[in-house]
Amino acid sequence: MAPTILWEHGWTTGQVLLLGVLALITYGFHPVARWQYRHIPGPFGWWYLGSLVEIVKLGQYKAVQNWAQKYGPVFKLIQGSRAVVVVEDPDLGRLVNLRNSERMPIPSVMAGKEAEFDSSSILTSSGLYHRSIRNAWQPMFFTGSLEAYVALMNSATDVLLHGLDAAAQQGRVVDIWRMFGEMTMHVVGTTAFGVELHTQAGDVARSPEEAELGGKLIDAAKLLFEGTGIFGSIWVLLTFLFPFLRPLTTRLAMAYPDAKLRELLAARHLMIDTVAKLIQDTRAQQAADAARTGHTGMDTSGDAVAPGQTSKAESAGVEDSAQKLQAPYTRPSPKEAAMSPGLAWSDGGRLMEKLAQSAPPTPERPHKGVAPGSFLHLLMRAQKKTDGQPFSDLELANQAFSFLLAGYETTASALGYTVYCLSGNPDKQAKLLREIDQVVGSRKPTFADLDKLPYLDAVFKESLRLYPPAGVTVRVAKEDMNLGGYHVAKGTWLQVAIYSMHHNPKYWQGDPEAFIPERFVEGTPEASARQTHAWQPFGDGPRACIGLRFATEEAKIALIRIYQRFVFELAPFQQPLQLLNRLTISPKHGILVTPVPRA
Ligand code: HEM
Repeated sequence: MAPTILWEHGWTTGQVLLLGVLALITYGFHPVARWQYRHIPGPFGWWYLGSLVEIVKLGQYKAVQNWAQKYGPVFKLIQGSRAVVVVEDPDLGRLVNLRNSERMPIPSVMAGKEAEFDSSSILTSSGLYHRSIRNAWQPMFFTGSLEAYVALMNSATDVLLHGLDAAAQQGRVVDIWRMFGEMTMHVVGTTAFGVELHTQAGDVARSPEEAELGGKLIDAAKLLFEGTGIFGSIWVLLTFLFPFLRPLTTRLAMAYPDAKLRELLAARHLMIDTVAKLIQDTRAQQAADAARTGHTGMDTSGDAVAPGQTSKAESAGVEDSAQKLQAPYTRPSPKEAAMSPGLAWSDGGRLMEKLAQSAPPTPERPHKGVAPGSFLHLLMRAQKKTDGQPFSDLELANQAFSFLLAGYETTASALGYTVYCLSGNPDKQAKLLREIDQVVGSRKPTFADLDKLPYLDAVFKESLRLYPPAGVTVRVAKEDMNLGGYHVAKGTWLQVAIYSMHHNPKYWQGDPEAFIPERFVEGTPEASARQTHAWQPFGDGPRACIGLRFATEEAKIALIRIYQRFVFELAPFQQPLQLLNRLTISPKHGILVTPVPRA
């Protein structure tokens, strides 16, 4: 339109083209973002790339720490075409996290069904819809539920110990981070699906089907962590740097996905298909029960049905509904199916089916589908606040997917970092061993034990301080705010610099790089010097980590059990630990240790 007007006013094609090129060059300097936030200091940012160069070179956690040292507790970055205001101050961080309940979006090129799937995630949704999801999740983290997970967490640790035993006997070096990853996947997978998922390599109880599914789920989760956002597909990077091209790049991305995007989609679909299969089995089972008995304990939406009543399932005539309900996600087009040769997207459903066939019924899980008490079972019975309706299958699939993603790598990394810190600090390790020996001895820990180990609590917190798996929390300003004297407009993208705050000598007495669990032991001088709110590994406010207690319980049980039996020698050349900052901060080359049996 605009160029036509120019032509009408006598401009030549050459002049219009020159104007276009000049506009593109100017746009690359982010004039709007710079002008709007000119009062806030921060790195100038490269042409088009903004602050990305430093983030890619150093990792976001380190780049943000460097900038905080240079510009102070409030500064701005240029990310994509937008400015992001970063705070590195405990009180301002709290203000940002408490006041704002919407997260900054993760760069993505997903469209259509894929975008619809993403929009139902607890991690990325907002407003009332997010609150209804969070409410539905909440009972999984009530004290009674947490107490019930102790048995599973102990049995998952049994398998880990088995693997460590074998390595100790052979004097073998193991990547304990990877082993923790398999263990946490075992725990979150089993909790989410209500099907015991034997994802750990050394598990003698696992069948070939479980080995295959477990291995693929872990590979898929790893790919999702490493490939989501700008570090994944080139299409995502292009959309991020040139947001005005978004309608074009998203379409091209879906039509011509590059290898990274294909991997990412395959990983997503593997997980989605696994969940879809479970839901499908559950619905089919419920429909079969309904046909046999005249009524069920639950209708197809998962609602309880009183004896003698007709369930919604029956009245809707949904006996054959399972196939139809799942069709959008279990039937890839031939093109889609061909996109992912490594991780075929129907593998999840296929492997789940094989698993169901190979596993005999048990009292806890008398037939195929979602087991009572599992996360999926809970959600199938929940209603959304937005419309009072049950969650759709797509929404349910996303919840299980998000549960796996949020709960798998974070906890594995936290555990790995704790072993790393203790191995490098034998005096602190000795103190922990004494506490474990005195309070728990050689038996399996109970839920009640977990509150009686203050030094273990401190060790875990201090490891999370030095190595927080999430380097920043992100928000969108709900209204105009004053941050440390700087005016920030509604809609501004905000970040709280957790890693940097955790390492700032202003907030931590003595050397902030030193591992000193006493900072978290009440009554010690180190603890009294601690700045409240400077420790934020689980975020804060309405979007704080919902799995905090679950993760802490799981980690403490695993730590008690492994330190009852072993100490660990760090393989050489790992200090300082190299980190990789993608979606989370993880150890770049794993954590390599030799387990040494305790005397
Ligand atoms: C040590 C392990 C973990 C760490 C360090 C961690 C850290 C975090 C952080 C920093 C956030 C963002 C908070 C914010 O924006 O204020 C978060 C959100 C979340 N975490 Fe965790 N997490 C861990 C384990 C878990 C586990 C085990 C689960 C589930 C089983 C889980 C589920 C979630 C969910 C669902 C959210 C999004 C909450 C929302 O947006 O309402 N996390 N986590």
